[in-house]
Amino acid sequence: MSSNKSLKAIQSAFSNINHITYCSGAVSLTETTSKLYYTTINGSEGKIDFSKPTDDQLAALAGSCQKATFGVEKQDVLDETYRKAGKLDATQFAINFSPLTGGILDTIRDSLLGSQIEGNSIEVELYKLNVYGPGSFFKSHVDTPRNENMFGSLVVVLPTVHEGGSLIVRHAGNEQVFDTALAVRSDNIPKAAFVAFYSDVEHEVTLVTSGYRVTLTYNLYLTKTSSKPLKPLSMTADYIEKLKQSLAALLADPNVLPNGGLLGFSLAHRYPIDPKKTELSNLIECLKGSDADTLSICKSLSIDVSLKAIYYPPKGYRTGSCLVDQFVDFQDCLYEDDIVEYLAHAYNAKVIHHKYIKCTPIVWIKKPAKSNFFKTNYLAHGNEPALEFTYADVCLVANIDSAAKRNVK
Ligand SMILES: O=C(O)CCC(=O)C(=O)O
Ligand SMILES: [Fe+2]
Repeated sequence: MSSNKSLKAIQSAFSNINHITYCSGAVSLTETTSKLYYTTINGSEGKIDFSKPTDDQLAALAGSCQKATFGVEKQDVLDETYRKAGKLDATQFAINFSPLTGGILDTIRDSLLGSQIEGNSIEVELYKLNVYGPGSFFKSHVDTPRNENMFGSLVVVLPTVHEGGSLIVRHAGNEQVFDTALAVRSDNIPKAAFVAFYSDVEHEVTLVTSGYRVTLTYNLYLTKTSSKPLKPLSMTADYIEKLKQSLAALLADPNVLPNGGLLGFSLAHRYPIDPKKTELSNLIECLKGSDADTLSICKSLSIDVSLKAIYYPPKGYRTGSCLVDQFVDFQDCLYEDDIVEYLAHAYNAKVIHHKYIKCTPIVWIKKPAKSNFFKTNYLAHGNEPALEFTYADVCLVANIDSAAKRNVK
């Protein structure tokens, strides 16, 4: 390709980048997050439950609002031909809803921040509550940045029955219309809709033709985390490097797990585990401190690592232990006596200790310390049915290839 052609190609590639400038979604409200408390016009306390707001309650909220202004060159201007809406400042209301609800902040981080988040964190500032009654609107504008760290705005539309009031966002010739009235419509669980966009995105609220549209607005800031970047969590970078090197050296030794096997790391922290509800695969996202560091050290060496439940049979039964990818509900355990045998068959458990079953070799880098020990009951089928307990712990387990596959001799 000539250099001219390759320049054209790269220019075209750059002009075709699909810039993401906003993200949106809906989240369910709960009994806790749906209640708003506010100061009424006469100074008393008002309350609305957004799981079932009545027209009278919404009219009272609208009646307690001041007229919303907007910024023109550092001045707050009231002009109802440009913006017609009511507002409450953040000091005049309280709501348990937060952008952490339903992972809104995670969506913003993933969609709008990407690599900038390294060493930074998102700060969210509740800014205003706005009520758009019939005849209200907000013409096209960009939000006034509060400081240089502000990267965007978040609008949350609370569930009320209304028509109109769509939010239109425009950027670089692209336009997207969010029918937020439709997004909050729900027959059962009340839903709030959200739209977050970069500060340079022009947006407007179309005319509300009936009902009350109630929104919370937030300013989004990117702030340098004062201490070290989020990772590593518990150790110095030098120490992490040392661990990495020693782990690599271990695996470079052909005598270590020559035919492949497992490396085990018991957890340093406790985690809230309900074996009936907790998904082991989700728990990996919540690892704290050195547990998270251990995970990232393994990953950086391309070691396949995951959390496993390690099950031990009850005392007095055959000894043994095995590793399972999930927490087990022993409802249909039909095996007599031997939990390990049952788990190997029914859950494809890796047996690591047993008198009769072939075991997968495991090298414990940190021995099981019962840091997340719990017990689960099951109905044992012995001579007489009896309620027994099996014991379990959680640990990080890495799959290690054979020495030949690791290319070490
Ligand atoms: O309510 C909305 O959807 C957007 C409101 C808005 O743009 C603002 O308050 O600056
Ligand atoms: Fe705005």
